[in-house]
Amino acid sequence: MYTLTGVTKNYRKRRETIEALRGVDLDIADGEWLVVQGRTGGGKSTLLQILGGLDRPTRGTVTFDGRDLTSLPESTVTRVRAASIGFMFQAFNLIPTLTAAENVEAALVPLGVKVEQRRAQVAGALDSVGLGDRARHLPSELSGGQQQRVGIARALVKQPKVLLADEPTGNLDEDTRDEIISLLERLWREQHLTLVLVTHDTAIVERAPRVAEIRNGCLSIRQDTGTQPS
Ligand SMILES: Nc1ncnc2c1ncn2[C@@H]1O[C@H](COP(=O)(O)OP(=O)(O)OP(=O)(O)O)[C@@H](O)[C@H]1O
Repeated sequence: MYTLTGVTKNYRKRRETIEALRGVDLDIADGEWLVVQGRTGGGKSTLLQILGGLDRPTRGTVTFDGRDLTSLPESTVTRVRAASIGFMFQAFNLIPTLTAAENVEAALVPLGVKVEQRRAQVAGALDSVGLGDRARHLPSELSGGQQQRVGIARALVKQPKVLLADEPTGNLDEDTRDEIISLLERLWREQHLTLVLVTHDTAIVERAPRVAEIRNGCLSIRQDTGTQPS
């Protein structure tokens, strides 16, 4: 799925250069569940942005499904991202004026999916996260856990190959957090997703088959049980 070779990312801030990633080498297999952890400022979000094609490394290559994202034109990367990569965020990032169904549907619009098929896919995605009866609710009419379920449905409605999640349980209480992790684990198995999850949450780290740690921009694998979805 992914091969990262010598990925370095520098940010310029006035005269200073911040080395957010320093020569990261990493393979992520199809259907793998990888957790990335590490102290604040270590480079986790930068890595996720590069995996998602939202940013480009200063040096190094990022191969996704055999294509080098670092050398493709921006318009092609945008197409790859829209079709194959789903994102989840700590703050849910739902559009407050749209209903749950409309928020999920928004992920299909750039793909040119016809209205009727869109509606059917949205209904299926909301059902799969247990929110079939909340389709017409606005985000403000949903609990935090329900909003994150909408976030999952929005990320997965287009049936992406990979789901990239940045602290997806960071805004949730303990019980809700466990529900969301179990839901993600079920969808990962059922949909043969590749899941890359940035988190400080020890409950997620304990359940993940493979755990990487980033310190000062350097990545190392801390745990690898070799478990794949059954
Ligand atoms: N756009 C930017 N411009 C300048 N520096 C940046 C930018 N984005 C990130 N950085 C710096 O790069 C380093 C890595 O940041 P990153 O957000 O990847 O860390 P993180 O591990 O995700 O941190 P956190 O756990 O706090 O979210 C930090 O030192 C940060 O200040």
